[in-house]
Amino acid sequence: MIEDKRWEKVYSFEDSPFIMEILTQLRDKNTGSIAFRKGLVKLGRYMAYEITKTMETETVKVETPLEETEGIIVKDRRNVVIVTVLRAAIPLMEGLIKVFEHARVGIVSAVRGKAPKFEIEMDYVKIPQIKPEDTVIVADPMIATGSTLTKVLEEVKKYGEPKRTIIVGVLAAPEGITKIKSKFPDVEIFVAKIDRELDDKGYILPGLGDAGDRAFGEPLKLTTLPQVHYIE
Ligand SMILES: O=P(O)(O)OC[C@H]1O[C@H](OP(=O)(O)OP(=O)(O)O)[C@H](O)[C@@H]1O
Ligand SMILES: O=c1cc[nH]c(=O)[nH]1
Ligand SMILES: [Mg+2]
Repeated sequence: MIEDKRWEKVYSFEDSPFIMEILTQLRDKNTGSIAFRKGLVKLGRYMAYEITKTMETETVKVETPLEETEGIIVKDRRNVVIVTVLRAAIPLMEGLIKVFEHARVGIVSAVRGKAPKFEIEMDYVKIPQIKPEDTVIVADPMIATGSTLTKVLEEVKKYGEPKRTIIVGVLAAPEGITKIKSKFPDVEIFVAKIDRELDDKGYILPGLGDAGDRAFGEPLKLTTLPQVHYIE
């Protein structure tokens, strides 16, 4: 992993060829939703594995069938809260939880409104109590304007003060990272790659498109259908 010198505690995995290959497949417009979801699960798993390298470990004694020796446990792995931001983080969380299998899980919904305000609607929030020994991992594949994660982090703060708060994503735009960092300087950000910029609709360039739609299909907006009248 590489620390990006533009901010503090912001890391990408551009030095990992395998993570970059999975990202390349996610970017490809010809990748369908099955492979897209699988790619997100894989990224969650491999990024989680990389993040364990930054976690506190403890030396333990272990008895092999032949003799006693020393081993380690990754202590912090046992105290993880994963906060999943609907929809697109669902497959990412599935990957993260393969490494952080003890994790307690919070789920929040966040719908981003249109440019230029990008107001966030957050109707559903279920987050467990956060304890001082916890590492909170907020999972959301896309950090675009940063509006969603800023709102999510404001909410998460109400549930307790953890040891560390980490964002795990796939792609980030510099604008989004700067926004989050200006409000939450101590938050650590781990993404596969930091992309160039945002377009005027708030999409990341070159990006991968709409992560939620690519993973799950485009939702139907009922307001665009003709009104149905029921007669009693
Ligand atoms: O940094 P921001 O500008 O706030 O944008 C990022 C958000 O946009 C996407 O969610 P979206 O609102 O499209 O919901 P979805 O996952 O249900 O598609 C993505 O998963 C992030 O949550
Ligand atoms: O590029 C983007 C920006 C926001 N949300 C996405 O899914 N993709
Ligand atoms: Mg979306």
